[in-house]
Amino acid sequence: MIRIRDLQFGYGGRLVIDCARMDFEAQQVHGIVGLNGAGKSTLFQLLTRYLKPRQGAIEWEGRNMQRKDTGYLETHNYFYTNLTGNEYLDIFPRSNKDFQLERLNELFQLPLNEVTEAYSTGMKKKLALLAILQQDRPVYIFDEPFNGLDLESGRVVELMIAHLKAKGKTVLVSAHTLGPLLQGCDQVHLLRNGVFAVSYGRNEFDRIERELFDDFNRKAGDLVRSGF
Ligand SMILES: Nc1ncnc2c1ncn2[C@@H]1O[C@H](COP(=O)(O)OP(=O)(O)OP(=O)(O)O)[C@@H](O)[C@H]1O
Repeated sequence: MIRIRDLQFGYGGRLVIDCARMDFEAQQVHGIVGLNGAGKSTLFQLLTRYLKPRQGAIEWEGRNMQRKDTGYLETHNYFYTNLTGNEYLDIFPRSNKDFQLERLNELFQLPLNEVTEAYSTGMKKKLALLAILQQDRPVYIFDEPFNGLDLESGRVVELMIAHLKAKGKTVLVSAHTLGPLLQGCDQVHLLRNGVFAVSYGRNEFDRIERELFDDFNRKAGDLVRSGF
């Protein structure tokens, strides 16, 4: 289990994460949703120890969570533009014994012998994803993995998340559209201004859209009716 207690983080004087208590059950897929700026990426950077909290504890299976516990797909990845895709993958340990690069790349169709400078945004995302998947970690954190991917590749990511769960991994994933999350998650957690507001189990997913968008839909409806 990932256990968060009294976690606070801020930029300057502004508190961005304020999480008194949150548990992410192990071997489950957890979706994190929230508006732009809600704190999803900041939370992930705290979990992966890229950021240091102002206070609080993050534990994995009863001990302090460490960076090596997680495979982390960032929203934006960094590439040395003059490295080929294969050379980029060589930077990372290949500790996942099940990893089958050639078969995965039959689906992703990346030109792995070409320099990454020639890759599109979606191709870079797929390459970064391969680099994460080739590493064996107990926890995988995917920040907006579907952004920039074509429909087929998005489907591959959904399948990979299901496969990681079947292998007993714990997965946290954020997205800007609910579809892929509702498909693959065991629970969806709503982050609002750095605070976990509500968690939904699979049998409550039909409530999410209604509760997330009711107020917004009403305002948007009023606006459309009055013209803009
Ligand atoms: N380096 C930074 N310096 C100052 N403020 C920051 C910095 N990074 C993020 N923030 C602020 O922290 C808050 C949370 O940002 P974060 O990127 O975690 O949100 P998010 O939920 O991932 O948003 P999005 O859905 O747009 O990716 C926002 O108000 C943002 O402006």
